[in-house]
Formats: sequence, C-alpha cells, structure tokens
Amino acid sequence: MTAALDFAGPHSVPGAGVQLRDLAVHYGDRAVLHGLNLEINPGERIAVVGASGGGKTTLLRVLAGLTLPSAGQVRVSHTQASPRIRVMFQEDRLLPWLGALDNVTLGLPKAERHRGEDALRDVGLAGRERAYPHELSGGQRQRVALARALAHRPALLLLDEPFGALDALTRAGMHDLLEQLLGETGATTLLVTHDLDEALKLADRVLLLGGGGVAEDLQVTAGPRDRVSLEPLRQRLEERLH
Ligand SMILES: Nc1ncnc2c1ncn2[C@@H]1O[C@H](COP(=O)(O)OP(=O)(O)OP(=O)(O)O)[C@@H](O)[C@H]1O
Repeated sequence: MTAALDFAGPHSVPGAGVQLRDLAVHYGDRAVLHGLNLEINPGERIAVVGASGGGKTTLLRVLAGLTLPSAGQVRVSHTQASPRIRVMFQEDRLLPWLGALDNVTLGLPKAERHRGEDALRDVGLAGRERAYPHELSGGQRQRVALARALAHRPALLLLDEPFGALDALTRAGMHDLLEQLLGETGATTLLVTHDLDEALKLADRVLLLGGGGVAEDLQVTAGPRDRVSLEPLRQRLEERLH
C-alpha cells in the first residue's frame, strides 16, 4: 500500500531557498525589473501579483532559468546540489501524442516512474492513465500537468497563472486540490496570479510587483482564510493595484 501522496511524507524533498540580489532584466533598453531584492525561505508559499506588464512572468522565468538576468544575483539554495525546479503554465503543455501517465512520467528517471500512477490518482485521475490530452477536459489536463510537476518532487515549484484558462467552478476545485497537495509537499512555491482570492487562499506571503521591484511584501497571517479575516489584506492589495 503506497502512501496517499508518494511524493510527500518522510521522503518528500525539502523546499529550496531563494535569494535575489539587485536583480535586473532588460528587454532592449527597457528595464522590466531593476534593483529587485528578495529572500524566500525554504517551503514558503509565495503569490506574486501586480499590474499587467509589471514583470511577474519575467521573475518566474528568471527563477526557472528560462530568462537570463541582465544584472544581479540569483541563488537557489538547497541540500541537493541540483534541486529540481518545475514550472506549470496556463497552458497544460502536455504532449498530444502521449497518454496521461506517459506525460506525467516523461523526463523522470526510470527508478522514479512508478510515482506517475500515484500522482495521477492524487489529482483525481485514477483510471485515466491512458487517456490522451484531447480526450480530457481543460481542468483534467491541468490536473495532469499538476501531477507531472509534483511527481518530480520539485524543491521549487513555479506556477504561472496555472488556472487562468479554466472556468470559475473548475478553478475553485483546483484551488482546493492545490491547497491540499501543497500542504503535503515540502516544495517552495511561487504562484503568479491576477486573482487576489487565489493569492490569499494559497499563499503564506503575497508580493506585489511594481516599479521594477517588490512594492509590497505582505504576510498572510495564520488562521482562518475566510473573506472577513482576509479583507484588510485584500483591500491593501486592491488599493495598490488600482
Ligand atoms: N521576450 C521578451 N521580449 C521583449 N519584451 C518582453 C519579453 N517578455 C516580456 N516582455 C515585456 O516585458 C514586460 C513584462 O512582461 P511580463 O510578462 O513579465 O509581465 P507580467 O507582469 O507577467 O504581465 P501579465 O500580468 O500581463 O502576464 C511586458 O511589457 C512585456 O511586453
């Protein structure tokens, strides 16, 4: 009998720490990010919000190693020499010619492929291992993408508007699922979102990007995450956003 979450529990990988010092990213002569300093503790769950074009995706891409900074330092520290970093995008980015299970285990070392079925079960897709992406709904495809990210046991999990293309109901279900699964992994998580409710539900700390750097760095206090308790935080973020 395997544990409910094979990628969690005593064998889960601890989260990575992240340090950014004086980070700058220029596109041509335009500085999208500049003088950005940020420290993320291992296992923290961060949401990044901010005006459109403010550099949220750029920050995520720098952490993923997909965009090279123009200046500054990026450090991802971990007990392992090469901590795994996984990214989940708004589009599922599944390979259409592979079934769900093969999509999840793609790129996993042979000895770790057994985790694929457990991961699919944990996202509610037991029995759909052989289904091709075109046979699944948008929400189910994002579940496969989530299973794929988690089956790799990342030390750093980067989520770029992962539910942005889903309808409200499916999205709410994905929030519950992600909240549960993140609680069971040690991964440090950075979620880029336009949705303040999503940010306040899933994160311990919300960063508002603005003016090229971190304009607000707000801790989401422990306790019930109901609308009333979160209202002051939400208002502060709303004011800064508009
Ligand atoms: N590869 C690129 N080349 C040139 N400009 C780019 C490139 N990638 C992003 N930009 C520009 O940099 C700015 C920041 O983009 P980024 O996608 O990081 O912002 P964002 O905060 O994620 O925006 P949104 O909320 O709309 O997704 C935008 O003006 C964008 O057009």
